[in-house]
Amino acid sequence: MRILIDENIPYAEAFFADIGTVVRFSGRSLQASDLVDADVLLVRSITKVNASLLSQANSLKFVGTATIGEDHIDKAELSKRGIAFSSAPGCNANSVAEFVINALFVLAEKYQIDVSNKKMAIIGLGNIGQNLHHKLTVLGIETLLCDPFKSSTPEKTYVDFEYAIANADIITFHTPLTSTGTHPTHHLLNANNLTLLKDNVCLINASRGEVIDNTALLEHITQRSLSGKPNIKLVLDVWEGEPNPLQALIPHCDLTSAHIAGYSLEGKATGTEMLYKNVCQLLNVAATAQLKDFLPEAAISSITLNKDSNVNKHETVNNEVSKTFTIAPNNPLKTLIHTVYDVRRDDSLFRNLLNEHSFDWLRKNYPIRREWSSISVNCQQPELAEQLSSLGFHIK
Ligand SMILES: NC(=O)C1=CN([C@@H]2O[C@H](COP(=O)(O)OP(=O)(O)OC[C@H]3O[C@@H](n4cnc5c(N)ncnc54)[C@H](O)[C@@H]3O)[C@@H](O)[C@H]2O)C=CC1
Ligand SMILES: O=C(O)C(=O)[C@H](O)COP(=O)(O)O
Repeated sequence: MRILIDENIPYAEAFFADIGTVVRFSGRSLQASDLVDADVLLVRSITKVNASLLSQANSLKFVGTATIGEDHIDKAELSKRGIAFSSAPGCNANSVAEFVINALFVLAEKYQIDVSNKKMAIIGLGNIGQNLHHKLTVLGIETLLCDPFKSSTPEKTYVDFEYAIANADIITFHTPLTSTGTHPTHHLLNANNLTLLKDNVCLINASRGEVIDNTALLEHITQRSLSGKPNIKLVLDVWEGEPNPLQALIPHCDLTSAHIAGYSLEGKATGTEMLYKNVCQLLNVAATAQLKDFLPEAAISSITLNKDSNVNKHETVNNEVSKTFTIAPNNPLKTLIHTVYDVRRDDSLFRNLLNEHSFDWLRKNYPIRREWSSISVNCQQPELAEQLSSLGFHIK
């Protein structure tokens, strides 16, 4: 059994060595001829699996992508050739949701935004959007939910896209990239509707670059600046035309990164495990390997929050009670989250290394990043402990 696996899929040998011979490849240079005699092909988002790539596949039984997005896969072509397919739905949803909260805390601190009285629109309420919605609810942040494929219930109200972007203080995108159907997302945010955004809006894109028309966004930012309006607070993890982002847009961003929102070790490794289980099922072999046996302990695995740390503490400065920010610089939750991982690290790497190296290099050499669940927190305050537990931390 010949198993071709992208070089950036972690733990591939640990999972697949017992099933067959693992052959690694570089995602952008895979050729049709490499697929001769291959039985299984496991890719990431940079490999376009289409008729051309599959043209010499003579024994391929399964194609898997260790990602949530499937826009790089021609599923109709696979089905025509009788090749089974699966993605890894939800594998890195928690990673992306943690990334968004991380970025939000940076913006809140930088601009002293009291997020407790702001509305955050989530565009796309699938695995990521729902996970994020849960975390924001735990944090007490009001949300506007937009997903035309979901219907409102007494507990959950959905709003349309234009309402969401016109009324939200923070907007975050979590849709797939689609260009057909009733609600295509290609250039969902574009020159026609950018004008609806609030003056002080924060915009986050960790879905696909093409969901926002990047040229129109740049033009809009330039126009805003000319008319004396405040800048958009901008977080871009994904870019139109990757791996070649629109360079002129970078200086206008508060936080930049190279499509790594989903790159926690847990997120990537769960993708491998999901594909492993699917391959085992297809081949009718027992799936004996388990991720929990490989995942290392985090570099910092235990932390103590002292008794007097208080999320909503009022500080007295010069006999005046200072303004209370939910995400104040001394907020233990913010400190904790930025101890596990700080999105500003990836912003620095992106700005400093993009020209010297490349977008793909930054992704390939991504430093290990762990999720909140990798840390045990010793917390003496029951209310905060409960909040941390609901966010995914382990409480001692
Ligand atoms: N930056 C990164 O590292 C990562 C990016 N992604 C991207 O995030 C996307 C979302 O991931 P999941 O939540 O797991 O996918 P999902 O398939 O679970 O959810 C997507 C949701 O978007 C909704 N949707 C579709 N068209 C829409 C529209 N026009 N307006 C509003 N909502 C719409 C769908 O109904 C669905 O509920 C992926 O397709 C992928 O492109 C995913 C993982 C990592
Ligand atoms: O899961 C997805 O969808 C993503 O966007 C992945 O996190 C992207 O990772 P790569 O496959 O591009 O390495």
